Amino acid sequence: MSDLAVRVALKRYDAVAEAPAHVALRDLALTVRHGELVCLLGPSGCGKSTLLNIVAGLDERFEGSLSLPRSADDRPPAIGYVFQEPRLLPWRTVRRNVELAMDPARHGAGLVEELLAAAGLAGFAEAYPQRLSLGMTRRVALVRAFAVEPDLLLMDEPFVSLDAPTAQQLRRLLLEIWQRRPTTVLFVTHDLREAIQLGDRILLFSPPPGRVVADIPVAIPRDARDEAAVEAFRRRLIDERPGDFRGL
Ligand SMILES: Nc1ncnc2c1ncn2[C@@H]1O[C@H](COP(=O)(O)OP(=O)(O)OP(=O)(O)O)[C@@H](O)[C@H]1O
Repeated sequence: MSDLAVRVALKRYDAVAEAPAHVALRDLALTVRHGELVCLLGPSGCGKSTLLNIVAGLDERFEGSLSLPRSADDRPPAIGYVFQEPRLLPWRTVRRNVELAMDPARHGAGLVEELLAAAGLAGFAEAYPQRLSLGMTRRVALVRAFAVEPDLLLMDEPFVSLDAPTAQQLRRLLLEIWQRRPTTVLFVTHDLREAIQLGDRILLFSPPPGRVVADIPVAIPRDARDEAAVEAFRRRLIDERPGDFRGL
């Protein structure tokens, strides 16, 4: 398996009608090693979603290069993408939402059952999204992303606007599934505590135009990342880099 490597010399949105042209990313470079969970942390508008769209192949209009993680059997890499909104199709059941991007030739029938059970959704496979709570719809979105057995998982603030306990449950669920089914993850957030709790490393974005200005290993063993340890690490980072984490 290979690493993810992205270099964006320039990503510019053209002027449209009254809106002027805008440089979203400039001189950005990052690498994520196979199996790493890396958090992209930065203020609103610094280009994090723009970068994820480039990595996902949804936006090819940039100057630079992109090298995606390759699978062992050299098929095109499978990418999972979890958006801020769960984006479930209301006319499909939970199971059929999860199966949406799966390849029947590659994915065994047991995978959906295994993932739904891990997410505490075993009894809801035949339910429609309108019956689910907001937290449950986010769990389905997480299951759907892992169901494609992604070589790369992109997550764009997937737990934003949830109450704190639900967001915390979802972070634990993400880590549980990721540890069971390891893959390379790029996780966007503007919450420093969340980045410390989840990341192997934190890549700090500059204000716009976005680029990576710091690469911070989270030097706390995963099984020791309780609230106190996360808070102590957060304080240390803020003390060491006053200014860099303002508003995060
Ligand atoms: N399609 C577009 N056309 C023009 N400008 C855009 C487009 N998409 C994003 N932008 C602009 O590019 C900049 C970066 O946007 P982006 O959504 O990537 O930032 P972000 O860091 O993900 O922000 P947030 O945390 O608020 O989601 C913003 O100023 C935004 O207005």
